[in-house]
Amino acid sequence: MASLNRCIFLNKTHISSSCSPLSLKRHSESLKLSSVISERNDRVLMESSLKDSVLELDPVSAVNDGVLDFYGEVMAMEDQGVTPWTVSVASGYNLLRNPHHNKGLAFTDKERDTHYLRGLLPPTVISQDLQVKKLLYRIRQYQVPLQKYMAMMDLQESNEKLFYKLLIEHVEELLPVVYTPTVGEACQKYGSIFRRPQGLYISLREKGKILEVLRNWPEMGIQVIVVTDGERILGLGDLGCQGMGIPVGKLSLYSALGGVRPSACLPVTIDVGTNNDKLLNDEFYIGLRQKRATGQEYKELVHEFMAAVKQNYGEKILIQFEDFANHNAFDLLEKYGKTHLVFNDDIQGTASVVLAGLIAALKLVGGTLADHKFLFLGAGEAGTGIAELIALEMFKKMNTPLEDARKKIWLVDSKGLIVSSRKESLQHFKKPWAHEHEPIQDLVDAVKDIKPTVLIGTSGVGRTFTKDVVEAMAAINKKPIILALSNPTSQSECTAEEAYTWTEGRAIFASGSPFDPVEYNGNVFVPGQANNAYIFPGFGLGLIMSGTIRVRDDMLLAASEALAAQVTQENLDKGLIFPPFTNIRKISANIAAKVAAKAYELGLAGRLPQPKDLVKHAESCMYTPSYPNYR
Ligand SMILES: NC(=O)C1=CN([C@@H]2O[C@H](COP(=O)(O)OP(=O)(O)OC[C@H]3O[C@@H](n4cnc5c(N)ncnc54)[C@H](OP(=O)(O)O)[C@@H]3O)[C@@H](O)[C@H]2O)C=CC1
Ligand SMILES: CC(=O)C(=O)O
Ligand SMILES: [Mg+2]
Repeated sequence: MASLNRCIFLNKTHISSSCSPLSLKRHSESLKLSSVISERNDRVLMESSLKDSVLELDPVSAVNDGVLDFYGEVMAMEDQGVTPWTVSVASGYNLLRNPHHNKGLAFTDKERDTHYLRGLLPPTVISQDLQVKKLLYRIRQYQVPLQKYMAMMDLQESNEKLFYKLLIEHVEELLPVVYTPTVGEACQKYGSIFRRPQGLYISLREKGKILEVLRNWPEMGIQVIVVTDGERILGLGDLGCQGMGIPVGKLSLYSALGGVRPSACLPVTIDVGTNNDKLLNDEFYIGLRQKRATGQEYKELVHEFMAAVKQNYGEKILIQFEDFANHNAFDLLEKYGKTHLVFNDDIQGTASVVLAGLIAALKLVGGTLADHKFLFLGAGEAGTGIAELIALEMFKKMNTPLEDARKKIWLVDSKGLIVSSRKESLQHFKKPWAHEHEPIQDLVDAVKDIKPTVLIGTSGVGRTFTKDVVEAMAAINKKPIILALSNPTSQSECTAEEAYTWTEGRAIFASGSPFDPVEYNGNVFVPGQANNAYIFPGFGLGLIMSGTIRVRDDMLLAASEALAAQVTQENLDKGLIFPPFTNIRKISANIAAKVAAKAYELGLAGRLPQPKDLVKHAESCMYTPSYPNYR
């Protein structure tokens, strides 16, 4: 009976266990009883439960011809309460199912002996490199992008280190799988492909208890939260609670591209309902079935969340707002920028990446930023965010007065060119761009009239850079810069092929979602990807490693310059204004270093003293997904 005391059991009222000698041996060393499987609670239990852990065992209950109902599988009914007691021991079967520690077939013979894995794995032992090769082979077998996405998510949930090694080593191939465009389709179908929660869901039902909800998350050392309310998911509109795919995807890039530890990342979706009737009528929809809460109700929930985050994780927690609709995004950034370390990826990250591309492009087209004229289709978060940062760069670097700098930038929204006669009715973030001009309805007329050197699509509407528009750009410019930033691919303002063909191969083109190289007139054109994924991982790393408590525009400018500096002559010769993603960890380290340096310069960094070599320091902070050896 003494040894039986160390055996597992589920519910004293109901289930008991018998223990094999093997399980007795295994569990006798480190068994703890726990009501949850989380590591945090493991730690809490380590401290508190030893004294409680030896609970009295019920007599072994034999049901149905002597079959032992160990997990309540036979006897538990829907109307019977069963406490989900579980054992959390990172060995044996549990070790194989723990994504943070699992190594699959890479467990060595010694590890298999020490950690009770004998027989749980087939005899072969393979390297992590071979596992990567095998996984890549398997993923390539899938023809449907969503299947690839699901295979990657399964891997992330079964073997985290292998997931990251695969993603890092094959980033160009797998970024479109875990990120745009496939993540867009995943969000649209999130309800039907949902298997396990990958982040925290904070809905109106959690009002008043958000702090408790945060404490349900198994990790304590959170450093970055990416949060969405699902209202503007890429260019796909309101996907409600199913927007969760976006924070999950963005945070996997934080780890893969920026080296922030996965356990320090927390994806959050705030669910205040959705105005998407298709989802509300979808039986597989996973969110609240109600129209979106707005006004005070919305604000209060978000405010409770922001306060709880700071209370739980402290002043240095980075909160990245992602894919909020613009009627909330600007206000949230303005409000919480004063009290929290917040960053809006769509407004600020996008601005920083596009500015970097433009700085690099100047080497191809000549002149300074102030010598160019910019026209945007789309005057929301991305459009006005980019516009503002371009103007700021002109002001800071060329001493162009901000008002004059803004006059070089024109925006078109769904009602046409933004001009002063519309000023009264414009949303506040559009007002600085309401210049004196006759109203113009169509983009093509705006191109012909304004004569921009740079055309930027941030409308969220696909195929809006028509042949006429692109040809008009080509008629005005020797090398027209055309950036079709809207995601996913279906919403891109034009395709790479269209951009190159309609400009007779003269366009400098980049898009938000990737396009394959294009052959035109015997030449191969490699389109670049203008996506905030170049910026936010390194930007976030820079904030974290310097212990910064507020984001400043100067940090965004520093990130742009760091990214632009990574564009080589070889890249430019191919018409690329962004470096390839293959070097992204090096790029992120450089961005992080420049952002951190700016934070130190501005006196906003909390980690003192400042490291001498910030690039090396950034690299040394970065998560690497190699397997450790288990003693
Ligand atoms: N590549 C990247 O890194 C990023 C890409 N994006 C993409 O940019 C797109 C827009 O995002 P965001 O700025 O946040 O969205 P917003 O909703 O804030 O802005 C969209 C803007 O486009 C305008 N618009 C909509 N339809 C048309 C149309 N038919 N003609 C002209 N203008 C139109 C809207 O006009 P109105 O104001 O009149 O409604 C609005 O000004 C999305 O597809 C998103 O995926 C966003 C962030 C980063
Ligand atoms: C890339 C991104 O953040 C977006 O499309 O919203
Ligand atoms: Mg976004």
